[in-house]
Amino acid sequence: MHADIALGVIGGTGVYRIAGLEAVETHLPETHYGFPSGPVRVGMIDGKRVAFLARHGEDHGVPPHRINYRANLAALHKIGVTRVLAINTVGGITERFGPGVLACPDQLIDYTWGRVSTICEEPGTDVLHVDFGDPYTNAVRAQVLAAAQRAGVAVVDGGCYGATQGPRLETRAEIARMRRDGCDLVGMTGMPEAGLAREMGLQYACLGIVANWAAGCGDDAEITMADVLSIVETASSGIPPLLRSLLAD
Ligand SMILES: CSC[C@H]1O[C@H](OP(=O)(O)O)[C@H](O)[C@@H]1O
Ligand code: HPA
Repeated sequence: MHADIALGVIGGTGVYRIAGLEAVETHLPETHYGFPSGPVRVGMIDGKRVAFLARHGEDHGVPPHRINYRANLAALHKIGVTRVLAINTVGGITERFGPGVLACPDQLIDYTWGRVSTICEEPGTDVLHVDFGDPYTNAVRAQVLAAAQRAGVAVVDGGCYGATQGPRLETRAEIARMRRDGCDLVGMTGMPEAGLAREMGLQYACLGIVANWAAGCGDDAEITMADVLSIVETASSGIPPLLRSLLAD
């Protein structure tokens, strides 16, 4: 009989493993929605079981609009995960969210289209109207922020994540509109992931890694994947101590 899984981590762009998490089990569960993007690696961090799944696959083969978000979350759920920390690489729109910042947003706006965004698709399934006023689980946000503080890792509390369709980056006009709408961060995977997590009853919070200024914000530099990955590599050094602190709680 296994101990419970204390945390499920979904890694985004540039985060394909967690330093210090030595995987001892690998699961590739078939779910009601099909297979996840790749294997779920389960290992120990300071005596606690942690599951890790690379959202785009470990070789980053799945673009944001083609991710089977339902299968990813259902796979975590199936192996016993109840609390999820989603790591999302994002662009920064407003001043507090420059490259290198870690952030734990508290709101989001969904600009995606054409994605399967609910588990009540098939005839015969219950129609769900989940409360989504606070799209992230407040208790998990509080745990993440407290853990970061204890670990001495700077994490900005709050902010609004705007989820775009991608895979292309946004135009300056699109980002200007998102700023007017109240978005602080932009990424391509925050939805439907957060909404599905709520429908599945998973506790869920986002840790955003700001990799670049969004189009027309900050400097006017071209956004390149090489720069994004380099910033993510540096900024994600705060993640292992944050996780150890979160799991020690
Ligand atoms: C310029 S990188 C864009 C890519 O990175 C983000 O992925 P994730 O949210 O999984 O970390 C963004 O959503 C895009 O998929
Ligand atoms: O500027 C961006 N836009 C959308 N998604 C992103 N993920 C990292 N940076 C960005």
